[in-house]
Amino acid sequence: MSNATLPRLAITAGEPAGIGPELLIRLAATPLAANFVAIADRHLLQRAADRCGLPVELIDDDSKPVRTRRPGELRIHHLPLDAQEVPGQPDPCNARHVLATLAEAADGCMEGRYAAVVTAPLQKSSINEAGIRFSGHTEFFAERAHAEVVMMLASPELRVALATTHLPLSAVPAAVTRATLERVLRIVHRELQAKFGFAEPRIGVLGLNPHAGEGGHLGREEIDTIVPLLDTLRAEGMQLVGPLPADTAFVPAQRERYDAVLAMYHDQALPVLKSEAFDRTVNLTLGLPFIRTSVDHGTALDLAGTGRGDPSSLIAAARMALDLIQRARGARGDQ
Ligand SMILES: NC(=O)C1=CN([C@@H]2O[C@H](COP(=O)(O)OP(=O)(O)OC[C@H]3O[C@@H](n4cnc5c(N)ncnc54)[C@H](O)[C@@H]3O)[C@@H](O)[C@H]2O)C=CC1
Ligand SMILES: NCC(=O)COP(=O)(O)O
Repeated sequence: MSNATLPRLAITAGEPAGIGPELLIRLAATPLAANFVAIADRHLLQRAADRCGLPVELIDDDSKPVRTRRPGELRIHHLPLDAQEVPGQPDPCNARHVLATLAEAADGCMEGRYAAVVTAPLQKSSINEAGIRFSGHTEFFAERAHAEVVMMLASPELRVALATTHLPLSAVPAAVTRATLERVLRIVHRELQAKFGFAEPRIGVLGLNPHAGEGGHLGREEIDTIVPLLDTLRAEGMQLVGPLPADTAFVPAQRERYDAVLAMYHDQALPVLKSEAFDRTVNLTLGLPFIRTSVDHGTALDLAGTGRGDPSSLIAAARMALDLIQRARGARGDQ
């Protein structure tokens, strides 16, 4: 048996009334070699375990190194709910609790108390209904860490980064600026090297408009913004393919040309990933000073409380966090 300490993964439970707490219990039931530290309300997790019919051993986290973990064993950094959850019915009274779990996870990663954070889904609308402007974990962690970040969703077969994330479709064209695209492409390029091991990453860049603008007849963003930027970055040595028409960018022959795709907006590429690999896709944040992975789905309020939510994406997110920790340790020359 190895004498090494298990990596401490902070796991946030997300929306208390969603499927997150139940998925967290299912994650803890796996034999994955990690010290899972749930940042959540202890009683919420016990109720979730009861609903799933899974035995769980909740242990107060004392920050001590852990060398083995039995399936079902879960350490807890207890943060109390403000209102007891009703599955399927998010309560804005718990918005501050949810944000406190994210803050503890981010601060703990930056202070070296956790090796990474894995997040279960939260209900963005409920936080906004509490009067707190909130668009997602990605933006919250970026602000907390004072970092410029990019959202990427990755399955074993496809990686997709997003130039814009949580904004209305009507606001997308104005947000697709040269400065934004350059910042995003530089982060994606750097992180494909650091996190995925591509020495010279090839990035496929989607157009914004149908047929990538059809030579200017279906929109000018490609001609005015995207092509000149790609030319500049290619001159620096970046391998960039595109702008590609989004409707055919994901066919097998095109996929062979790139290691990741940059999509211009959320729904341009995520349906491709979710329809072919819903259970294997992980959301990760590029550019943070710590490792953050997450599920590819939302709170599934229709399933909350039934114990029937599929934990595959959360388990894949934990596995990816462990792989990224391993890679980072290797790069630093740690044992
Ligand atoms: N990482 C996060 O915190 C994310 C949060 N959300 C938030 O979740 C909330 C609900 O979003 P929706 O668009 O309704 O998407 P959703 O992913 O919650 O649900 C869409 C459909 O997929 C099903 N589904 C989702 N996850 C599942 C799982 N693990 N197992 C089985 N079925 C599953 C649901 O039952 C539902 O029928 C919103 O507030 C959204 O902002 C959405 C995506 C990611
Ligand atoms: N569709 C991805 C999503 O909504 C998750 O966003 P985030 O909360 O991880 O920023």
